[in-house]
Amino acid sequence: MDYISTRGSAPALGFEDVTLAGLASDGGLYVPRVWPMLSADEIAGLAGASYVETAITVMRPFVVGALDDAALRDLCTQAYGRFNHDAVTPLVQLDSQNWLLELFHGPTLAFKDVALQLLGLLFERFLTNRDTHLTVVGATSGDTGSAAIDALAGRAKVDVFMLHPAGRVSDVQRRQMTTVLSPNIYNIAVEGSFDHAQAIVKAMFADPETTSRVTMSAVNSINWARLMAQVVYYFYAAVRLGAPDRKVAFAVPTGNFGDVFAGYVASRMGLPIERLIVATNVNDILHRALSTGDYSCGLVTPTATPSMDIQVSSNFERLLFDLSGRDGLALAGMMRGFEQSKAMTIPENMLNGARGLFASARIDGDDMASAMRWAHDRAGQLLDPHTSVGLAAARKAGIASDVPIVTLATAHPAKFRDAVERATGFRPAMPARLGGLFDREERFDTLPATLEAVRAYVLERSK
Ligand SMILES: Cc1ncc(COP(=O)(O)O)c(C=O)c1O
Ligand SMILES: N[C@@H](CCOP(=O)(O)O)C(=O)O
Repeated sequence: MDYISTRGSAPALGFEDVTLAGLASDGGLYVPRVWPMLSADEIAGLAGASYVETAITVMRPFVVGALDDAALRDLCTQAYGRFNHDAVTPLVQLDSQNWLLELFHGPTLAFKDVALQLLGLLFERFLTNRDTHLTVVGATSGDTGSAAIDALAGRAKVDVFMLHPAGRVSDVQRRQMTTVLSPNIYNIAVEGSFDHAQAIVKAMFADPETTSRVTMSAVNSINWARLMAQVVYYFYAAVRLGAPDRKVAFAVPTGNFGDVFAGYVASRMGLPIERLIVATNVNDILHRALSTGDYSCGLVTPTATPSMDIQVSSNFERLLFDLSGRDGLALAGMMRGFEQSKAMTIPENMLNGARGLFASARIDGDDMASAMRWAHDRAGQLLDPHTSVGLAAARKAGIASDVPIVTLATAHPAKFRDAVERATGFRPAMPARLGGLFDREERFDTLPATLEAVRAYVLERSK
């Protein structure tokens, strides 16, 4: 399998190089040259398979040429052995139609662990025989940061510089990052929003002063390997609910469009999906884009779902690439225009390509809180606010009542205990995994949200 850039001019790479590269050199994102397909029989054959066996079947076509089955099994066994649930990503039923797919049983209690535990091991494996030291620069609205830090702390040949928006992550999220004192981990609070942090990361990939001095890589979902690992749980859940003979809908709380794009990949691979419901908070650029074609940024409004307080969703570019008929050079022109004006109108013919599969909803704070209370009262489940945004969207999507809807439960409620308590009156207990978090020393630096400030900081410290 080789990978091509959404902007059409970076060299095609194999899986190993794509994993280490992160972003393509033309500023685009890597995608497989073709979408591999699983037949209905192969999907049916996943019934009863363990998470690791499912992962091997789903990821095998993407890693051809870089990993054989034995290597993939070894990495997945290690990665998912760190999860606190035998099913890795268990399904929980809420009512006759609604299910939760709990993705938060990993070390940092958010869905990011599913991909980042594997990515940490992939980095280690691919770096073993190379004389390369990676400088990972990442942006987080809270969860990617802690998952990446857990996966990479103490690993040889990698330094991690993680940018989070100062004051805009929950106290638990911040401490999960800043109390890890390994010498290869650097936490930076930038004085701006997540979008500023993400823009700085992308600018560093395009900055010759940086790239001539360090080998950069990415842990954000711009890195293809992140998304690949997330495709697995769509198959795992759908098969348990009757796929391929029965269609399933998924409701996905969305920020950077990574998680829901993984659902799109599952659909391209042959998984029968009724609808992918893109759930946004009031920072609703993706809902506007999918429903009216208006892909224009406003100011970011801080909400009780900080991990979704995003305007510029990196992975939307991957969908636009397919909707454009995979015309990378044309998309490069569109993306350059968007980067300058922060606005784009998606042509109707492109939008039509998305309408059969995607639905979307904008969920405000009241809708989010009432979905959280519904899950608690109806099924005794305490949900985190992001999951509640997904559930609220699931319940208003108008999906036929015989189609199961799986809401992706993207974080443990304890990560957002103030918001959960405000909505339900119940304060989630801190899981043992977070024990002592508030007693540990924190270490981070605060920087202005500029390329110059972050570049100087990174270059001074990277090996
Ligand atoms: C808890 C939680 N839910 C949902 C999202 C949105 O996911 P994505 O950015 O892949 O759309 C994030 C951040 O990525 C998150 O941390
Ligand atoms: N919500 C995310 C934002 C970064 O998303 P990513 O999936 O591209 O890493 C976070 O938790 O940091």
